Amino acid sequence: MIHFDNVSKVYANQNRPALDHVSVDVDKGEFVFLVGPSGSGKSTFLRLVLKEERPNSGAIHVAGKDLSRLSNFKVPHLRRRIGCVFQDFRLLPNKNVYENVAFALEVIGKPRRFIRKVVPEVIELVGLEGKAHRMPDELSGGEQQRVAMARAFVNRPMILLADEPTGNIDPATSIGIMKVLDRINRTGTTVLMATHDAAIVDSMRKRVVELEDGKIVRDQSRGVYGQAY
Ligand SMILES: Nc1ncnc2c1ncn2[C@@H]1O[C@H](COP(=O)(O)OP(=O)(O)OP(=O)(O)O)[C@@H](O)[C@H]1O
Repeated sequence: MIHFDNVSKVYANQNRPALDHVSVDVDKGEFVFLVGPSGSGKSTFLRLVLKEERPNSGAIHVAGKDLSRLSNFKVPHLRRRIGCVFQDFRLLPNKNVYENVAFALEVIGKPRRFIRKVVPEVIELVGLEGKAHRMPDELSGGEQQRVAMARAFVNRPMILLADEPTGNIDPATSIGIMKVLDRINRTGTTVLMATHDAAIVDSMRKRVVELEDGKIVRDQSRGVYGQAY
């Protein structure tokens, strides 16, 4: 589903590569934690999957597509098939829960009838039934992240990228967030999560890919977080 072959990325004005000859395969339906110290290249990896950045060398395939051959006008189509969740939720503050989730479908032109059917289903999947009419500022951080996950998942993406999704959430609430990510993963969506959250990684026992200075230094199935960063 995600295939990196000897990928290196050096940002302009940087002499050190953000990713240094990275090769990794993530299969359809896998759940992978991306760990490593700050600046080790985790976000760069996620940005390359979305084609927000281009590698300086190496090849990247996402869902069978060679990203170097994907023309610019096809990039939005790729991104539609990849849901994203971030540390800071990024909800639309003037839209309620329902509208935030529905908006993700409206912008890609889905019919109203379809939207009215699937949005409540996904709101229930993330555990927010009964809160569809709340505004983001009437929700806890954990609830806001559930809305963000519903919005990322409502279009049934092949891949869900999560960049520090529990970074702004207390440990008890984070467990609920991870249950939702696990539920999404069980529908067949490949989940790739960059994190510094050792407790979460240790409790889930999923595959762990560890980066250090842009290099993969560990790739372990049913892994743990490893040393403290
Ligand atoms: N847009 C950019 N321009 C220049 N350098 C960048 C840019 N984005 C990241 N970098 C550099 O690339 C390296 C990897 O950064 P990246 O954000 O991928 O790390 P990270 O592992 O996600 O870190 P964190 O855990 O702090 O989010 C760092 O040295 C960083 O300073």
